[in-house]
Amino acid sequence: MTKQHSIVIAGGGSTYTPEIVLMLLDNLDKFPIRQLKLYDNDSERQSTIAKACEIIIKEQAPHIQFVATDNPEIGFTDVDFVMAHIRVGKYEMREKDEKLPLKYNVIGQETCGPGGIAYGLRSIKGVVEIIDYMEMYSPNAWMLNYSNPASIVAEACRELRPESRVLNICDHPIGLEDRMAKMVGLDSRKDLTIRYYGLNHFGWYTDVQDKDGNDLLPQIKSYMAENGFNLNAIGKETRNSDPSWLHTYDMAKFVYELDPNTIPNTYLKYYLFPNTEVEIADANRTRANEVIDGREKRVFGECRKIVEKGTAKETALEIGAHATYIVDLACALSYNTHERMLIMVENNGAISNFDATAMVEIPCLVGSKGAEPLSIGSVPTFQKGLMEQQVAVEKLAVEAYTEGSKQKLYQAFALSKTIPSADIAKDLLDELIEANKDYWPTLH
Ligand SMILES: NC(=O)c1ccc[n+]([C@@H]2O[C@H](COP(=O)([O-])OP(=O)(O)OC[C@H]3O[C@@H](n4cnc5c(N)ncnc54)[C@H](O)[C@@H]3O)[C@@H](O)[C@H]2O)c1
Ligand SMILES: O=P(O)(O)OC[C@H]1O[C@H](O[C@H]2[C@H](O)[C@@H](O)[C@@H](O)O[C@@H]2CO)[C@H](O)[C@@H](O)[C@@H]1O
Ligand SMILES: [Mn+2]
Repeated sequence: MTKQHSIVIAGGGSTYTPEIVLMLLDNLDKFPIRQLKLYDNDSERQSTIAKACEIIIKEQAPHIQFVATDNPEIGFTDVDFVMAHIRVGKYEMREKDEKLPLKYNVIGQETCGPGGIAYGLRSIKGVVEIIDYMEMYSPNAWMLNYSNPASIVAEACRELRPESRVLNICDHPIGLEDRMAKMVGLDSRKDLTIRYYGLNHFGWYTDVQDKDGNDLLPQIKSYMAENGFNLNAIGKETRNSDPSWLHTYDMAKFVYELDPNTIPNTYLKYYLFPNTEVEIADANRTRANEVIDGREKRVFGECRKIVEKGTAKETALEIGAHATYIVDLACALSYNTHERMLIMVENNGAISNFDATAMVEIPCLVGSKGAEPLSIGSVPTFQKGLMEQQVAVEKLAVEAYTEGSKQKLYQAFALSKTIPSADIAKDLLDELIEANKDYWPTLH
């Protein structure tokens, strides 16, 4: 009989939980489930999502045992997969990550620059705690981790839990791949085979082919040169794209100009055009506010509606690309499919002229033993230079956390390409230490 899986979603109160639940329900034929649990350390936040998910599951798959808990033993016992997307400090702290740097004319961003480092030092403890719960209560399980900032979290996993069955992943490349597919008239990322390398939110596509092996890069490049990743020119921009994301897709055109041989990840704009990003930012209303007023209101509002009506039959909640990727990954692990997927793994020679201990985001074959990286070869000087600087920042941030070293965090800030000088790094660091005092380890 086909294996019936048991899953816990850690960070059950996340805005992404309903779409992952809907996606899992949509795939029961290929990925059967017997038990689905939500775990969160904020049971009040989780309860709104959990009550709605319970109704959705009762309507679509009543055989699935549903559990929502803030008790780690209940949450992590008897599971095959931990799907984790926690946000330590929630949107309240994201707002500070984004707004405090802007006071110094430095970019304020969830995963890049000083805001990303601040978030990293909050996330490490929460993510490691979840790994430990998994290993204590379900030692054979896999943790599929979306919790950000994924680059710093991945480095912390490598450093602190090197033997653990954790795969750190990001949904951004698949969103970009869907966009590239549309540029060439294909339906989805699944119609493409890609080569890509870099760090998380810091990488480049070097090859994009269709399933017959035709080279799609020339067509994608000429589209990128005019439009970046914005799909308005072909009438395919999604209705859900907020203005800030549209600006990001537009900016990709200028990032692309720096190396017209590759297609860049959009997050590189924060490192290559920090002045433009600071100029257009509104220090009183950042992306955190857009998300609080947008996705969070929408998802929690829909969940409340489901609970009031007692049915999810007419819900506006939808499955997104974010959910498809994590479910594909669970299938690859469970059924040993060797599907080719981008995963954050220890470099270990895959990029031949780059730090063997760096956590890089590269194509891997995923099977029941985990992720087997493909060989990338050597990367050009431009990318290598940027990656070496950025990986050093990420490693210093993790060392600052493990050693409680303010000095190393100061070095991480001063080294970040997003911070123009060490005196700014010092003042900003002091503000962030104060803002994060309930979350960071004590730094000496
Ligand atoms: N890797 C990626 O590409 C990717 C894509 C999208 C979202 N994300 C990440 O997913 C996470 C969730 O995003 P969101 O916008 O839905 O956030 P959210 O604030 O809506 O949800 C996060 C949940 O995590 C819970 N949480 C915080 N600390 C916890 C802990 N120690 N243990 C258990 N639960 C804890 C919170 O209570 C909250 O309910 C974030 O880290 C976000 O950056 C990553
Ligand atoms: O500002 P947010 O919270 O909306 O998004 C931040 C996240 O952005 C990326 O995820 C995108 C994804 O790339 C896109 O395809 C679509 O699914 O929307 C997601 C955001 O909602 C990024 O990969 C994440 O790491 C960020 O957390
Ligand atoms: Mn990401």
